[in-house]
Amino acid sequence: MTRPEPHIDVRPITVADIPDWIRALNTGFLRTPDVTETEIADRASYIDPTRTLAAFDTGRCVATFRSFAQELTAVGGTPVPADAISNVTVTPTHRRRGLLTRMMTHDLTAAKARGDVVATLIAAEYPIYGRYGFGPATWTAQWTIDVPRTGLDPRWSGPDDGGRIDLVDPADVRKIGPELYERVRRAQPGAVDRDDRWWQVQTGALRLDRSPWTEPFFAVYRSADGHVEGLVSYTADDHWSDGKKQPLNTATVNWLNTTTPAAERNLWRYLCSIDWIMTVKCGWRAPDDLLPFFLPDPRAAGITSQADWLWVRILDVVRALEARTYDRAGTLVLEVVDGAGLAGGRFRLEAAADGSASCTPTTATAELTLDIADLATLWLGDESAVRLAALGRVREERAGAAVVADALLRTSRRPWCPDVF
Ligand SMILES: CC(=O)SCCNC(=O)CCNC(=O)[C@H](O)C(C)(C)COP(=O)(O)OP(=O)(O)OC[C@H]1O[C@@H](n2cnc3c(N)ncnc32)[C@H](O)[C@@H]1OP(=O)(O)O
Repeated sequence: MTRPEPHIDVRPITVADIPDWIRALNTGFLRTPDVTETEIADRASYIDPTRTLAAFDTGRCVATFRSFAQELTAVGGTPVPADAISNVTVTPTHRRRGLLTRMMTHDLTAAKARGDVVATLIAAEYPIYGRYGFGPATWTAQWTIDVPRTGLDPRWSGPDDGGRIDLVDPADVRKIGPELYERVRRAQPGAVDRDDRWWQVQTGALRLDRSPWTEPFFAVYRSADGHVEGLVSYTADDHWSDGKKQPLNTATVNWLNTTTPAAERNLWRYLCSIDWIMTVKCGWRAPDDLLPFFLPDPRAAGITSQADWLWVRILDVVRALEARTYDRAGTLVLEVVDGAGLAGGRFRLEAAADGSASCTPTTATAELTLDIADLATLWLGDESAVRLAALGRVREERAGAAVVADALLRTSRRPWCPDVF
């Protein structure tokens, strides 16, 4: 049960606190708590102490929390400023005393004051963040491909559409990857930006103590006119049946990012064509990924996991709803309930035929009442208001309002966040 403990100091850290903060972070994530000089130098190079929170009890760091500036792509491709939250831990001796609530309140209040449109995070466990106004806004799925079952022609030796696939080295990935991914994420609702450090870690230019570096293979797909349209990072194991009779190797995709279905099809085809590879593990994909349907027998790709992924907390309803596009014209009056008092109110959403919308505070009668967390779940277009009404999570004040909400908010493809942060 939560009890107030004013003697526990919750505050932004100073540079001198970084080693203690890392030790508490490791403890909260059940990693060995030891802290190396390399880790201190690495963390100090990118964390912003003013946005890195900690709780201290009699001088010992017992909770951690960090946020950073991020861009999240809204439906239609406009990036909105997001308060990305990560590294949330409370030491087991201090759990359920309200420390997360204190750190979250501090951070969300600052994000609202800064003008961020949303806050984002990847939730370790489902029950943690709904109480703070976060709703699951994108989902993810993992497939495992049984290569011999795919029905693909084993004689394939490369793209048959004029494009080509080449293996490239880490330095090449640092050159072509960031520009490719900028195009990917701007076309993908739910995607977030990647910084330079992300590419350095993924290509071994920056090596972390806790994740020993194994160089993956990188393959790039270029279209017939020479444009880079896709890049995949994957590893392979070395596994054979008894007596070396048959190779049973598995290729594991770290990430595969493409700007066209042709690149997507050819890179999956390539992975399924590598001699010795009998299984392809596809990594974290969109829940409606095209992957199974690139295979003559889609049943060769079995879903091995499916889960909520990016959680969103709307901090500014007007800017969030005006940032995205709409497939049809329509009007809806929403009563948005926000227990934390950060973003609630009654709003009139008016979508125009050109895809733009205006959202204005109103005193008109509400047609749909919903919590700020459920608005986040609907905002990126993934969930259905009709389904949430059936679950009792949104309330129709006018019959049929949930159907109107679906017509306005739902999208033909599901949103997807390719990254974890
Ligand atoms: C974005 C990320 O970094 S995700 C990583 C999150 N971190 C972890 O999972 C590491 C292990 N867990 C922890 O460190 C902690 O348990 C935390 C951070 C999840 C929660 O911290 P606490 O300080 O215990 O949370 P706090 O006391 O503020 O709890 C607030 C409320 O949430 C509830 N709650 C907190 N964590 C959980 C949970 N894992 N499951 C269910 N309910 C929870 C509490 O019971 C409390 O409910 P109440 O208001 O009805 O009393």
